Amino acid sequence: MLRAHTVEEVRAAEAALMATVPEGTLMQRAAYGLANAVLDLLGGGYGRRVLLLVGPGHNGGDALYAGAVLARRGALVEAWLLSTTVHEAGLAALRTAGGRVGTPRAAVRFDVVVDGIVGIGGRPGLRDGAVEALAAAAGIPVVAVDTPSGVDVDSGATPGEHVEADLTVTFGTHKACHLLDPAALACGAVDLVDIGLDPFLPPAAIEALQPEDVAAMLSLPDPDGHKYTRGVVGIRAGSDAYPGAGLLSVAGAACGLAGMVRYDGDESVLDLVRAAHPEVVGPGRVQAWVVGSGSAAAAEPALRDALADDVPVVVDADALAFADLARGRDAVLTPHAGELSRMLGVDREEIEAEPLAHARAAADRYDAVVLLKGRHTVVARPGGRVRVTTTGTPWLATAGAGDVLGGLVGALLATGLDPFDAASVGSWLHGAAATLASQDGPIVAGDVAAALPDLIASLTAP
Ligand SMILES: NC(=O)C1=CN([C@@H]2O[C@H](COP(=O)(O)OP(=O)(O)OC[C@H]3O[C@@H](n4cnc5c(N)ncnc54)[C@H](OP(=O)(O)O)[C@@H]3O)[C@@H](O)[C@H]2O)[C@@H](O)CC1
Ligand SMILES: [K+]
Repeated sequence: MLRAHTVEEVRAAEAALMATVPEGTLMQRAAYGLANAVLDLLGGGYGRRVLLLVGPGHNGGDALYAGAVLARRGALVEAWLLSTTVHEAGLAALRTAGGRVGTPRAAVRFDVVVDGIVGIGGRPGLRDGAVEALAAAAGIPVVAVDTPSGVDVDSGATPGEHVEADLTVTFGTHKACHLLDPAALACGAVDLVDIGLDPFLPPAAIEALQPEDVAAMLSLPDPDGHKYTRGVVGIRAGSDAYPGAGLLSVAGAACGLAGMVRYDGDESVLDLVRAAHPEVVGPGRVQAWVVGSGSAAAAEPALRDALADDVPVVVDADALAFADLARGRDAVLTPHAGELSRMLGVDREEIEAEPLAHARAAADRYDAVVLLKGRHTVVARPGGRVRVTTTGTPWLATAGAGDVLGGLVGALLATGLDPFDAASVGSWLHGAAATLASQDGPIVAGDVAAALPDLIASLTAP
């Protein structure tokens, strides 16, 4: 499991660890990890030209010590000091190693820029000197130290100017800004350097599932099981006007994880569903319902009926307008930013600017699990625990992909996963299946569903 901690938690853990090691140890560990990442990026040190942007705190200190390591490896290292005070010992180390201090100037030629302006001690936004220095170094690959300077570390928001990194090298644990958009977009690739913080960190409120976590949560068929013990998922989606929504929800549900899929909707849609998925049966008892996509006016009665069965429910698309009915129930609400905007009465732009805060607010408001769709989907449960999905591909922004996701989450609920696990595992699988399906080019939603069995096989292979 990948975990993200708050600045406060990192500081407390750092203090506890520092009490057990000689002074300066952590900064040296961070600096060596950072220098190695830069060497990997540049394919070596000798003759490479490295620019350090150095702010007033320890983040700048990391950059200076890493610059010293790089200078000893033959790199030509220049530091631009963006504050009247900088980490003096780090600066002395850089000078001793042969690095120099320069001044911001246009048309500079460097192979990489190391952003040591601010890290976890920074406030959002950039100050004048930093903006000018970044403009002078525009077009050069950027490695951010710990966090891209200017982002809001704990919320993942980017309310002001900030660095756009190609690689972010962070220390000890991830922070929210590494996982949550829009800040995660500014991180580029993220490398975690182990500095020994783990034993001192508390459980994290924010997680990102990894393949082994997902594999451990998938329930494989018991040798003596039958289709009913494996779970039955029911689909109440699609209509005469929107049959595709029903078909694609069924396609997601029919990934093979549940023992049976039922379709409960318009006869005309059922005929299409049966033609595409002959194994699907009509209405009856289920262990989980998926309600709402393409249902139009039928969404409200469909949701009431589903809730009356007292089984977990995926509340999707048209049914989200009636999400109050699902308050406090075993439910997964699956809005995109536009739908959540209507549910919370908040502008869509505000939701996109802070998906973490709004997914959490919605989970508390509806007392249910909320899956807020996006490039990095956020799954929040009441009380603040969150899982962020980092699988996926831009190709996944395609019509009907949400229907497949709803069906898939329903199937996982039917196998007995709780709503938080079903939503986060479903979202992870959905993104990974899209990546698998898009290896040869563009995809449509049905391709994502079709890739699920191969993906599940690769995850669960002994
Ligand atoms: N924790 C760990 O485990 C380890 C941490 N390590 C490293 O330490 C880093 C944290 O260092 P830190 O605490 O010195 O804070 P840091 O981010 O350098 O900046 C704070 C200073 O910046 C200023 N400032 C604020 N906002 C600003 C802005 N927008 N633009 C410009 N300036 C701004 C503010 O001053 P003021 O606002 O008063 O002017 C303040 O003085 C961490 O990210 C990691 O790299 C590793 O070495 C080892 C393990
Ligand atoms: K930084």
